[in-house]
Order: sequence, then structure tokens, then C-alpha cells
Amino acid sequence: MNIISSLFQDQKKNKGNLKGRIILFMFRFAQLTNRHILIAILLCIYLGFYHVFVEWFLCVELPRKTKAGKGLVIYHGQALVINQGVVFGEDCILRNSTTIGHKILKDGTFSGCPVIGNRVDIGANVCIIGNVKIGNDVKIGAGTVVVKDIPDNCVVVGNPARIILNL
Ligand SMILES: CC(C)(COP(=O)(O)OP(=O)(O)OC[C@H]1O[C@@H](n2cnc3c(N)ncnc32)[C@H](O)[C@@H]1OP(=O)(O)O)[C@@H](O)C(=O)NCCC(=O)NCCS
Ligand SMILES: CC(=O)OC[C@H](N)C(=O)O
Repeated sequence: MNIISSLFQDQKKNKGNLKGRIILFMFRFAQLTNRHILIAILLCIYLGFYHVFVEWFLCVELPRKTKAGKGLVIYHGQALVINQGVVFGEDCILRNSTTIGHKILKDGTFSGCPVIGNRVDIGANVCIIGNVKIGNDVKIGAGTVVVKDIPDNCVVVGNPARIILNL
């Protein structure tokens, strides 16, 4: 993944959305520390600042280890919680009050995390949990709870998510 080109694409996609731009700039910069332990050591004060400012003040948990393709958009962002194991494709949209992460299995271990395709538009108040795969070109309606795989090219809504439209 090219962090610098992702950074430029994110900025382009978040035009007019200063808060999204700031969060994503700081996220991509924090991702540089994934490249080598020495970079992480050099930037440890920055990582502390990223953690306090973005997580505590802006209420967006977007760990530096989360994999995200270029062109990520964050609208509003409050109460957005993403697990570090989540993978996003390119040009995905995230909004407020959304949780994407793993679940605790019956034996007490953690499941895998969602793998999300390209051009997935995730509405407000969505939960996507567990080892699920979301296809490309998917719209996930506000308030949807996703616990199973979603195929390409569709719109899903509800709890549990159901397809209302094939695109
Ligand atoms: C899912 C979504 C993309 C569908 O938009 P749309 O294609 O214009 O769909 P429609 O409004 O024509 O609704 C189609 C049907 O789905 C239902 N529906 C739409 N969105 C729904 C949702 N989020 N949850 C449950 N049902 C929903 C409608 O009630 C309608 O049902 P009906 O056919 O029985 O009357 C949109 O409703 C949505 O939720 N977008 C998220 C945007 C968002 O989060 N905005 C907040 C900004 S912070
Ligand atoms: C809450 C709202 O309407 O926000 C609009 C914004 N463009 C979005 O899609 O998130």
C-alpha cells in the first residue's frame, strides 16, 4: 500500500470536509510507523498525540494498523470504532456511530474482523461484526447490523442485514 498516494486520494475525496481530512491525514501519517519499528520509536510522541487527539477528543478509533485503501471518506465520525484487524478496499465511506470489529466466540477467543470491498458506502449507526466479507459496490443503510457476508453490487438494510436492491 502506498501511504502517500492514499493520503492524497483521501484529501481529494474529503474535499469540503475538514474534519475528515484532518483525521485521515493523521491516520496516514500514523501508518508510516507500521513500516519499521525504528519509525515507530521515532514517532512515538506523535502516536501518543494521534491516540489522544483522534480517539479521545474526536471520538474516532481508527488504529494505525487498520488496512484501508485509498480514497477513504469519514463524514462526521463521532463514535466511530474500527478494530485494527479490519480491512477496507478503495473509496469506502464511513460515518458516525459505527462499529466494525470482531466478536467473542463461544470458546472465549476472538473471531476474525470484517474485510470490506471497494466502494462500500456505510451509513450512520451501522455495526459490522465478525469474520464477514462485504463485496464491492455495496451500500449499507443507516442502522444496519451485518453479521454475514454481503455479495457485490447491492443495497442492504436492517437487523440482520437483508438485500433490498441488486445494483
Ligand atoms: C439504504 C439507503 C442507501 C437506501 O436509499 P434508497 O435507495 O433511496 O432507498 P429508499 O428510500 O427508496 O427505500 C427503499 C426501501 O428500503 C427501506 N429503507 C431504506 N433505508 C433503510 C434503512 N436504513 N433501514 C431500514 N430500511 C430502510 C425503505 O423504508 C423502503 O422500504 P419499502 O420499499 O418497504 O417502502 C438509504 O436509505 C440509507 O440508509 N442511507 C444511509 C445514509 C446515511 O447514513 N445518512 C446519514 C448521514 S450522517
Ligand atoms: C447527517 C447527514 O445528512 O450528513 C450528510 C453527509 N453528507 C453524509 O452523507 O454523511
